[in-house]
Amino acid sequence: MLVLALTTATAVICLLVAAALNPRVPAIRFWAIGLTVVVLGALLQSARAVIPLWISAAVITQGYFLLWWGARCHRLGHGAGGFWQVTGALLVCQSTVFYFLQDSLRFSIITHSAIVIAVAALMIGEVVRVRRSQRTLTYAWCGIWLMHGALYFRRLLLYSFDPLYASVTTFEQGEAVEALNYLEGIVFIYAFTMICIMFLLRSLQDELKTQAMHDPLTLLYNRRAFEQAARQRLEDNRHSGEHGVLLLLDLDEFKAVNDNHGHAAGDTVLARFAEVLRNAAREQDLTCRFGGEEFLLMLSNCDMAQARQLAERIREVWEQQTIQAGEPVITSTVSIGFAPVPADTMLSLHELVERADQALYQAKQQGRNRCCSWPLLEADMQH
Ligand SMILES: Nc1nc2c(ncn2[C@@H]2O[C@H](COP(=O)(O)OP(=O)(O)OP(=O)(O)O)[C@@H](O)[C@H]2O)c(=O)[nH]1
Repeated sequence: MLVLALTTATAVICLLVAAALNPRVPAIRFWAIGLTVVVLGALLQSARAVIPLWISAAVITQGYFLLWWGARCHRLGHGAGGFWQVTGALLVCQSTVFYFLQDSLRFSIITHSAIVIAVAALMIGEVVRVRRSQRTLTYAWCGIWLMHGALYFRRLLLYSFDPLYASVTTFEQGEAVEALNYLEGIVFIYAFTMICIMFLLRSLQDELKTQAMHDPLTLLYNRRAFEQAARQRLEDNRHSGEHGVLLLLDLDEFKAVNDNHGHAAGDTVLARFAEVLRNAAREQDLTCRFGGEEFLLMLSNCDMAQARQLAERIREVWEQQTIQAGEPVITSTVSIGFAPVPADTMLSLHELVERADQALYQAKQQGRNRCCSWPLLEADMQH
């Protein structure tokens, strides 16, 4: 018991400190609070002479719920909505159930065990669905929850069918034969805390990586990340034989937007354009803020006719946008130059961008708010 108490206290302190140091990671907060609530429930349970068992059972179950909510946040990568509604409903339901079951200690234990088994299944279900999870950590997580669920399943079976347990009337009678559960409790809490902290480190690492790869204003790839991804794409296209198209997009007279409406309004315009670009791109396309008010879009598996259609669509959608960033509303236009990226091209990314830039220059020369391709078409020249 003493070892279990010490392990639990250390685990709770570790998780609470980790949660306090990382307030932007909701999962660790729920895990820390959840484990604290479970421990609080266990303490209430040990004071059962004065505190009814149905209260401690409800508190422990609520703690498990918080642990599950943490796993949910971990899967989503951010906080999950509806927390207070679910908490309230659950608190009322479980308090009612345990209150009516308090006359039967055996059924309270069976119900509690069934809840823990369900939570174990939910915990596993959440983490195996994390898209960018680390395999070793996922296996470890599933392992400890399987072990925990299995122990409670054993407990559920014992109290349901074993005459020795079926006849218990006081908690002490059952407790005396639950040494295995205490032992597992020590291993479980220790391993659970370690894995939670490793998940936390992992998500911080992912956040740093995302920050290093993306432009903070538009959340598109920054130049460095784009160049890396685009070079890989050129390599892939060479093997798969897929053709692509590179678009260079530049907002027109953007300096005037800044001069007339202020730099903050200019930022809003850039962020909105990035949204338009993101909506136009497919999942396999690469979008990037190339610098200032210049953007790149690398289309995969696409010919020049399709690229022109897409470029025209982006241009038209953007032209019709009205951006509310103070008074009056802002409208803007974009010029687009695009160049083919043949599967067998021996050109470097830099040279391909150069071609798209020549087409963009042509679009600017022609009066802006238009799309031009490389090599320059007669139609573009006459516009
Ligand atoms: N608000 C804001 N402005 C930026 C940012 N980065 C670059 N700019 C501004 O973008 C403007 C680009 O101006 P220019 O290169 O002269 O181009 P332009 O006015 O768009 O003219 P054309 O490209 O010829 O149509 C400059 O005034 C920069 O200060 C940014 O992150 N936020």
